[in-house]
Amino acid sequence: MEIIEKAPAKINLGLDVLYKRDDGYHELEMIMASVDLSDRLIFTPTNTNDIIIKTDNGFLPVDRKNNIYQAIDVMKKTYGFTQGVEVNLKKNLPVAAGLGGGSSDAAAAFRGVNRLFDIGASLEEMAKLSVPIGTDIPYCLYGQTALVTGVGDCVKPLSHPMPQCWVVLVKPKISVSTPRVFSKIQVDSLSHPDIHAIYQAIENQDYQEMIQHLGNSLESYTMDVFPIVKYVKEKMLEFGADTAVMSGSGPTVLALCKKRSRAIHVANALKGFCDEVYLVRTLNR
Ligand SMILES: C[C@](O)(CO)[C@H](O)COP(=O)(O)OP(=O)(O)OC[C@H]1O[C@@H](n2ccc(N)nc2=O)[C@H](O)[C@@H]1O
Ligand SMILES: Nc1ncnc2c1ncn2[C@@H]1O[C@H](COP(=O)(O)OP(=O)(O)OP(=O)(O)O)[C@@H](O)[C@H]1O
Repeated sequence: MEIIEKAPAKINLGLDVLYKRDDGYHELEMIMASVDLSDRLIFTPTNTNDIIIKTDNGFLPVDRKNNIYQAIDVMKKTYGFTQGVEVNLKKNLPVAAGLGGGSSDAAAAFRGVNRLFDIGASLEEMAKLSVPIGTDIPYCLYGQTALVTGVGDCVKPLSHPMPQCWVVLVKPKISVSTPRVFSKIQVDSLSHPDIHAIYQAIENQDYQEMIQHLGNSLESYTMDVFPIVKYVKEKMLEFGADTAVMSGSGPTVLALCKKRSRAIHVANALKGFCDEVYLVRTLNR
């Protein structure tokens, strides 16, 4: 028996950093959605009690450093199953990109072993277990357009998906360390996108209103350190994107386009500047 789970990329339509907490983490307010670009995970039970990870991406760790390993390990310890599992990961998402690839893989691993061994854990239970592994995992478990608060642990799905559109993802050839970004930002000097306005626009299914308000508090820091990120955003707007914003801590920049022809134009134009360009759809959820 084998089980397949998709692990889609997440995008931050809005990311506001409110303040630094006493535990060193940052209190956030975000609007998150998912797009149709996914890793694929295949889960097979084994006769040993080991967690074995195989992947076509030679740069990823396959030991307990991998988020998939940590997710299965905590499920084993919490729900007391001993059977081993082999996971085959087909990696399609860029790594350390701001698209939550490792988090989405971990969420798929929680869902995968929950189904494979018929554990019956709820999304809420798995979300709680997931936070120490990665703060994007609770959102990825729900996988629906959501208002996400706290450190990423409070997920409130919206009653509507983000309005359907085309999304161009462009990842410059640099890796951005999320811990480093959070340790370097000066919270007092950050910009604050209007998260409530994005929320309302989505609930009203008002695309034009939504695109006025996209924003990311972390964008200015990453752009200062890596000017290519700013350049990519400027080029997207110059080639006709309806709007563009950095995702997560970067470096991927996403452009939204209502018209398919416009999105194709933006994607093709950006291929002249970056190798990693993806033209995808929003997921209707
Ligand atoms: C920037 C986002 O991608 C937005 O969606 C996420 O908040 C980051 O999620 P992630 O990559 O899963 O990051 P994690 O592994 O949870 O956190 C990495 C590091 O970022 C910092 N961090 C993370 C989340 C948060 N709310 N405040 C923080 O200060 C912490 O130093 C943490 O050790
Ligand atoms: N399954 C996995 N897929 C990708 N990276 C993983 C995985 N497990 C562990 N990692 C490690 O996590 C680090 C961050 O990778 P990831 O792709 O999750 O970052 P990201 O897209 O920036 O996430 P975020 O948007 O949450 O900041 C990498 O350095 C990688 O070695």
